[in-house]
Amino acid sequence: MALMVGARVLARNLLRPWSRLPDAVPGRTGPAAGGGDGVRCFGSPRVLVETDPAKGVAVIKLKNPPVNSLSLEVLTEFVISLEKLENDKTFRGVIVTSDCPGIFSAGLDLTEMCGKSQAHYAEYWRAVQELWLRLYLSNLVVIAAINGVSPAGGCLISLTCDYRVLADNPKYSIGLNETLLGIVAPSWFKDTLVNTVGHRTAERALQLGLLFPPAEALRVGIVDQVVPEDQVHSAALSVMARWLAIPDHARQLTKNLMRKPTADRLVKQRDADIQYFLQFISRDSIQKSLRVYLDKLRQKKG
Ligand SMILES: CC/C=C\C/C=C\CCCC/C=C/C(=O)SCCNC(=O)CCNC(=O)[C@H](O)C(C)(C)COP(=O)(O)OP(=O)(O)OC[C@H]1O[C@@H](n2cnc3c(N)ncnc32)[C@H](O)[C@@H]1OP(=O)(O)O
Repeated sequence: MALMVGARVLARNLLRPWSRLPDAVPGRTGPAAGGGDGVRCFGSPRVLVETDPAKGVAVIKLKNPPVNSLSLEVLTEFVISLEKLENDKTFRGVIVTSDCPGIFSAGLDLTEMCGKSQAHYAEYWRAVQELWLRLYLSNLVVIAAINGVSPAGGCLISLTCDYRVLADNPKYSIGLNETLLGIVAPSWFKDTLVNTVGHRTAERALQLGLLFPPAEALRVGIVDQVVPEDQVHSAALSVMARWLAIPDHARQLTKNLMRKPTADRLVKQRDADIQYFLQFISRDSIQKSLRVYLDKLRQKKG
């Protein structure tokens, strides 16, 4: 039942005409992400989309302060924005970045996984799955311009992209640090990392919950390029131009060849994966770990 409610909510959101989204900011024009006139903006307050139709490129900026945590709303709005871009043949590429200074994304929203109902957990996890599937199999060239720290789910978002550019700032570490929270990165998080850095590096990184600073991130291959902070966006645009020089059909079929087997593993057992998540996240010991971790984050200030 819970799963059906979750699916219905997501389906309703996905099918809702864009212009009727409660938070939509349609047709606003703004300064060009890549320079030049004709840039149009749409999206929602938490997921801004700047489009440059002449270049065929869009920029998705996550804006969920203070830390760009991936709440249910962010996940849903992100999927809707992606779908809109995928369905508009004007666009061939998208850059994913952050509008929160110093933070790409703090990952999954811990408050969505702590002290909530089973129905809520199921709805949330289906939304996490949906975003991963959409990003991982996107026909668009997807480039991450990582302009801040990027733990766990934040790292996962960038791992689904075709290429990762990271700003060279020692504070901007990246990795799947779930074990440090006393939780476990699910198998498809693990697969995404293995497909990027190889088995041994992934195993070590996952067990130790490693967060790599830029130079090390580049060395292990969890990012493809490290550039000075003020050049992240221009570097992402240059990389985009190179990837867009390849004929779409050939690149897309090749991407599909590389990624579909991994995605299919989740698609075939989506409901079982949700049930597994429900069992895991509802355990007293896991809820306790999450509460302790959240309390530590909150007390940091005091
Ligand atoms: C099939 C499945 C089977 C098994 C697996 C089952 C289960 C689970 C797997 C789930 C996978 C999980 C993935 C995740 O992404 S978990 C999230 C991991 N994220 C982190 O560890 C990052 C935590 N945050 C930080 O380290 C810092 O906040 C950060 C990002 C470095 C920024 O630091 P700073 O600028 O100093 O900001 P603060 O720490 O003061 O934070 C401000 C404010 O935000 C709150 N907050 C931070 N991170 C999160 C978060 N991820 N979710 C929710 N809220 C967050 C923090 O508590 C502060 O709140 P306050 O109320 O005090 O303002």
